[in-house]
Amino acid sequence: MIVTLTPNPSLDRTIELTGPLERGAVQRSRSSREEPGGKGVNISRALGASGVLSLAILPGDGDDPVLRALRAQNIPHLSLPLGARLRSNVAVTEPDGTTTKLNEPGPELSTEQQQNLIDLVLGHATGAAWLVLAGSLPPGVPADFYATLTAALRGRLGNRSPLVAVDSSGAPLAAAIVASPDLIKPNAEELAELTGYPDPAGLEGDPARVADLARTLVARGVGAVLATLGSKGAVLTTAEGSWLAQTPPIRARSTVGAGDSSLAGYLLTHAEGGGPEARLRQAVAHGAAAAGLPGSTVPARSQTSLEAVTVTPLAAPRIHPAAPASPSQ
Ligand SMILES: O=P(O)(O)OC[C@@]1(O)O[C@H](CO)[C@@H](O)[C@@H]1O
Repeated sequence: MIVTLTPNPSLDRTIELTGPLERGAVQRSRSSREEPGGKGVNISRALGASGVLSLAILPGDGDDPVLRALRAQNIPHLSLPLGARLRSNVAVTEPDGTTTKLNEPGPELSTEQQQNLIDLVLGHATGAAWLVLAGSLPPGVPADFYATLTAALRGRLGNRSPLVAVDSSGAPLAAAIVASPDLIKPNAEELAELTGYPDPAGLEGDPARVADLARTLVARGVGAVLATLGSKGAVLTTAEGSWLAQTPPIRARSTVGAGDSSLAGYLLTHAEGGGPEARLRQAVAHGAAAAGLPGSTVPARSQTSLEAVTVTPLAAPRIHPAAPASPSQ
């Protein structure tokens, strides 16, 4: 069983345009769709689509559209009453797959609600293989929420604690590193921000550099780094090595949820005992399949093509021996 926590879920509305997005213009859409979203919710949906048992934990009132949609899709979930409507996030997609996201901040969570959410997670994490802490934190929640929760979980469950994966960005991700999560899933921009690398734009096409940066995080106590690089594939780095996985170019329709689907592919392979290369292969196959689907739609494993993915080990950087001391003059 895999438990996901989404502290800031959303109703994802996707508007598909028939031409390029024009700022300031009135444009007609081809179609639009609404799906329950937020990163952990998407991961649970993707796991469920492949028949993997998962529990999505989130704040939200029973009559909230996000909760209603989760019930309609038969996604096992537990929610904490909030007394406020969850946010709506909008994605605008163009015919070439370019996706523009407009994300609301979400309703504030009081200190009491935060504690109740932590208690809900701690009460349902026993026996889970993974706990996935996913997405941004809503207003009122301190940046170290994921780190606090990880420490509380390990303090309470000791060696019965599930493995912890973090899929977030900015300050919550930076703070989570301190708690040594077992897995993080940054994209190139998030990896650059986390490691202070100055050129995020160039990172997607530079897997060797991605692996170098990821190794610095593994050296700081992170178990594994699954760095997703959009159309350039993904790099997995653990203490044992680094691997790059790539797919042939695909026709992207919407990139919303592609990273979440990648993480779901990784986790389901891990749960089945797959090694690092198999996990990375399924992650990239899942991400590519998700990008080809509209809106926040997530693929089932049967919609992914593992054969199209190539996985190559990346050489570890050569350690240069210290230069011989120059003779004193
Ligand atoms: O604002 P956050 O929490 O960082 O991201 C939220 C979100 O963009 O992430 C998912 C895609 O990964 C969407 O379902 C959702 O709208």
